[in-house]
Amino acid sequence: MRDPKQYPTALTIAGSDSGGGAGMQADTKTMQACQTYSTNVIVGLTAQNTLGVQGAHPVEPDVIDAQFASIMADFDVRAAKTGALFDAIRVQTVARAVKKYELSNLIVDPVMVAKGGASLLDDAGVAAMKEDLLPLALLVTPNLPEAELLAGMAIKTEADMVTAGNKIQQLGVPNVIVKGGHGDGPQVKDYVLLADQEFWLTGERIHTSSKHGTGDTLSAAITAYLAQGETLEAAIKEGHSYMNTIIAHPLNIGHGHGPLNQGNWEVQRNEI
Ligand SMILES: Nc1ncnc2c1ncn2[C@@H]1O[C@H](COP(=O)(O)OP(=O)(O)O)[C@@H](O)[C@H]1O
Ligand SMILES: Cc1ncc(COP(=O)(O)OP(=O)(O)O)c(N)n1
Repeated sequence: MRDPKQYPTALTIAGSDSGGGAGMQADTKTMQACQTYSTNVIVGLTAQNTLGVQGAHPVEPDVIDAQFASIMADFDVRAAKTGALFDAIRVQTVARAVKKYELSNLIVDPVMVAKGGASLLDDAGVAAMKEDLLPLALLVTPNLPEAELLAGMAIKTEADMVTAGNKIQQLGVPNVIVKGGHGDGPQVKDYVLLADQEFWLTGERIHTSSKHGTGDTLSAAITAYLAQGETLEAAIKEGHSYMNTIIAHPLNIGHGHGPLNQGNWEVQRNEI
């Protein structure tokens, strides 16, 4: 157990989910559970619950700038992650801030579509992400549909995941995880392509309707461990282990895609 006085600070740059399951709420809960303090730049508000996204309201770029300025004036941000960025203007606003504040430990979770099907990044936003944000990132963590869009190819097999990971790396981001949650079969396999090695992370596929926010949660956990000074490889493996644990202990909340239980995970782990 880390002494809370020793918690490092991380930053999440994301949308708010009023239902509390994904977005900055998932990030903040995850970072706290992984013993890292979370600051937040809110890029947009969603009216959202477990049934879907009822409204999306991006925040003005000057308000995004102001949040960065407040955070960077006070906190020693060791690692950061992005989530829903909505459109090209917000992607570029975030990219400018990443450069200005020299945020080198940056994880991009290229959130495009919520589980219920609502778009959280428009087409121009995808182009801006490829052009302006990915070359600034240390790691990008697409799910299968996001990897298909970023790589410009269909993904049907594990070999396709490898090819897509390599194509995404060529966009200028040195490390890539192609997440396999949207596949099928008894195991979930995530393909990890690092600058100097590649490997697969495998977990039992849990059959549950409580999977809202899984991508946010994985990337936030990796960010938290990076902020603590772990190597990228160790942070990814610890983040994956955290994810495997909490997805096996679902909550029973809402009437649709239910949230994960990011908290109390040491207790959950000991129950496995
Ligand atoms: N049913 C599942 N059982 C176990 N792990 C899962 C399951 N679904 C997703 N995961 C894990 O959760 C993480 C997020 O994966 P994924 O669902 O593909 O991303 P996203 O939420 O961005 O769509 C990955 O590490 C993946 O292996
Ligand atoms: C505000 C907001 N941000 C991100 C998401 C999508 O999060 P993700 O972790 O990809 O989870 P799913 O929605 O796919 O379960 C969101 N819905 N809202």
